[in-house]
Amino acid sequence: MAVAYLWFLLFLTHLALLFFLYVIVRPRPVRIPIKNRHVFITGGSSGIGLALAHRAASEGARVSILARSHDKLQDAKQEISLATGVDVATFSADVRDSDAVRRAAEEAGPIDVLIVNQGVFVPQELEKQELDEVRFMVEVNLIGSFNMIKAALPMMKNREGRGPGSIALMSSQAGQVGIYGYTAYSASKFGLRGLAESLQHELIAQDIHVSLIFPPDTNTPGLAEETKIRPQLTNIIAASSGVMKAEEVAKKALDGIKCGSFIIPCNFEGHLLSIATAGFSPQRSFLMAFVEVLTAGLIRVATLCFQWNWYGSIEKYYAQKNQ
Ligand SMILES: NC(=O)C1=CN([C@@H]2O[C@H](COP(=O)(O)OP(=O)(O)OC[C@H]3O[C@@H](n4cnc5c(N)ncnc54)[C@H](OP(=O)(O)O)[C@@H]3O)[C@@H](O)[C@H]2O)C=CC1
Ligand SMILES: CCCCCCCCCCCCCCCC(=O)[C@@H](N)CO
Repeated sequence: MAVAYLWFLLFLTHLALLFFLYVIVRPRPVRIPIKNRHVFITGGSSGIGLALAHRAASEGARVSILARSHDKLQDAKQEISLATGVDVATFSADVRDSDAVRRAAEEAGPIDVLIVNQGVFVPQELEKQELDEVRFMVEVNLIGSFNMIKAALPMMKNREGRGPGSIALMSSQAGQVGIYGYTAYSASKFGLRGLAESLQHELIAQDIHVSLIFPPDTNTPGLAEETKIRPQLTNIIAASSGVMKAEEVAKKALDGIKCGSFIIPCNFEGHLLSIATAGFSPQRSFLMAFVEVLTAGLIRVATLCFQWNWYGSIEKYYAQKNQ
């Protein structure tokens, strides 16, 4: 009898917590439609960006893509047109060139869903990496994202009658946890998180909703290049989260954008990683908030086990190397 009473009390406390979270989670849940809306994707000529452009087009969006290489843009345009019958607008610009990006955004017209996806990655231990390469990653991945958002915002605002808008940033699981060989890359992707958290505060009143996407290794032309030069320890640690197809990541990303999720994980490990690194980020879903609160301690134990395993690999690697 007493045991049954205790269980009931436990159940009630959880119910009360669930209700409390339901009442307080902010920002409020939102739905962001894709059909018949203008989706603008940077880095849309290859890999994850191309898969996103494909998907958005097949869901009935008006799609624009921006990247540097004119030829790759034309190939992407033709590929999407053949597969979906949608005519994608292309813009050739380097995100590091703020004037060029602004001209492209003006020409493209008001954007409903901006997906800032361009990114470069040159893995290397910092000691061996040239500062030029560090700068390259920070400038394309972080400053380039600032340039794109600044260029798109003036025409994204004043949304009356246009429905909610979205700005989604392509981070990486290496933007949630630092990893051997990714000092510069991780720094650029962690930077996006600060940008996104602050930007959501600033834009919520304008009905613009910010998302951060965190894919694991994803099969793309970019990853194929990266694999040629990636340090062995980076390979070992990144393998903790497996490899996804660009189409799978694009589906998760677009589904997350449509329900306005601030954090968008892409695979099972990604869900664990997102709970582990929930920190002070906004959470629109009271159910996810509930999971975060209840599992916080246990998930922390899991992260410490991962670190134990990773430091073990590093120790072993250097012991063998120094033999
Ligand atoms: N593949 C992976 O394993 C993972 C990737 N990511 C992230 O996903 C995003 C896409 O990666 P992925 O699809 O693999 O990359 P790809 O290398 O396959 O494609 C990158 C795209 O970005 C464009 N781009 C690169 N530099 C610039 C620039 N300076 N200005 C404008 N466009 C540029 C490229 O076109 P062009 O070269 O013609 O400019 C291309 O369209 C990146 O942000 C990456 O960090 C995250 C986790 C895992
Ligand atoms: C309880 C917690 C469990 C967590 C599991 C954690 C697994 C972390 C693995 C991180 C992999 C990072 C890959 C980066 C890919 C990338 O961005 C490059 N390919 C460049 O594009």
